[in-house]
Amino acid sequence: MTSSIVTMTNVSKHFQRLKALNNISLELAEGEVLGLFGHNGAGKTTMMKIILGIEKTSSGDVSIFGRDPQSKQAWQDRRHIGYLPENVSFYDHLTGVEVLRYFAKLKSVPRTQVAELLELVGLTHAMQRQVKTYSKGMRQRLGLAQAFLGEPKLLLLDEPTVGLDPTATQEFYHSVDGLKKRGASIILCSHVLPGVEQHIERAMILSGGQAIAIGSLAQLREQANLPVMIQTQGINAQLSDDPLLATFIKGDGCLHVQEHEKMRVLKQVMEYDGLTDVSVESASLEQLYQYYLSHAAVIKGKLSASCIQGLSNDANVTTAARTIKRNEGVAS
Ligand SMILES: Nc1ncnc2c1ncn2[C@@H]1O[C@H](COP(=O)(O)OP(=O)(O)OP(=O)(O)O)[C@@H](O)[C@H]1O
Repeated sequence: MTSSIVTMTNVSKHFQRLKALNNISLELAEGEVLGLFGHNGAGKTTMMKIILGIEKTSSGDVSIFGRDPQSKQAWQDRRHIGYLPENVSFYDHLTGVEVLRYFAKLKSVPRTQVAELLELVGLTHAMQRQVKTYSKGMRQRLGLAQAFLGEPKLLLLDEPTVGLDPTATQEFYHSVDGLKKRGASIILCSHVLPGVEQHIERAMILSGGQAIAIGSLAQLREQANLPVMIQTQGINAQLSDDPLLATFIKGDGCLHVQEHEKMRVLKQVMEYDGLTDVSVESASLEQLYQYYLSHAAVIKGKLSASCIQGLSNDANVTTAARTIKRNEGVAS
């Protein structure tokens, strides 16, 4: 059985009258990567700070490695935690290698790791240069090296790919996969959704401090009931004459099919000799994110009734509405 590295139970955080987090519950298992998504001000950084013990909860319980992160004993656990803050800043007059040595000392990590990590993030060539001469991407890479120090068991990464070029982004995810394989638990918070989904086990979507969705992408897809898109090549002219397939054609020329009808439709498509290619695409993380956010807004009455009528599938709206209402019921 996998043990929980992070446990949050009905956690709320208020800043005066502002509810930054409202009844958040989470169990993060060993070796699990959670994607934490949400609009600006949704509460993502606050949640990370609570896990780190930087912020106190207003109510609810938090336990990291089985301990309250605010407790005196929690300092011992901090060397097992890596944190990349959203806005990474360093002592600018120090060189890259000096910065990492400094953090290595703070974390009681052997100095030998410093060179390895600088190599990993592609900064070996610039390690003797003062950080004030670094580009934004180089600072971000140094921030990642700092977060990876000491082979952390828990990594909290706030917007880790901001400022990274495509190659560095790919290398970053490669490192994340490597740490995960070695058992690290990771919370990865990002506004850049494309490319994230194959690296996370579960996603939590925050809106206005509430968790409006949590689950694996398969679970979120099932719950949202968004259509699968089937695109065919070579038989497009025949699709509209087919009594079954014609009912699924939408304006983009693709077949929009609910998951449970996918196989029936695919079998029918395969009957055509002229078929030269077929692609099947499930809802992306970005589409799921948009779906849950817009439905949360519907429930909160931020969208007009006419907007609700304009949504393609009333059954979906109802399902999501029930789900979100249920979540809010737990939260209230
Ligand atoms: N120390 C603080 N004092 C007062 N309000 C705060 C404080 N920290 C955060 N907040 C408020 O709490 C809410 C959540 O902020 P948080 O930084 O957690 O959002 P976020 O999801 O990380 O946003 P972003 O994507 O913009 O970084 C915001 O309304 C923010 O203004």
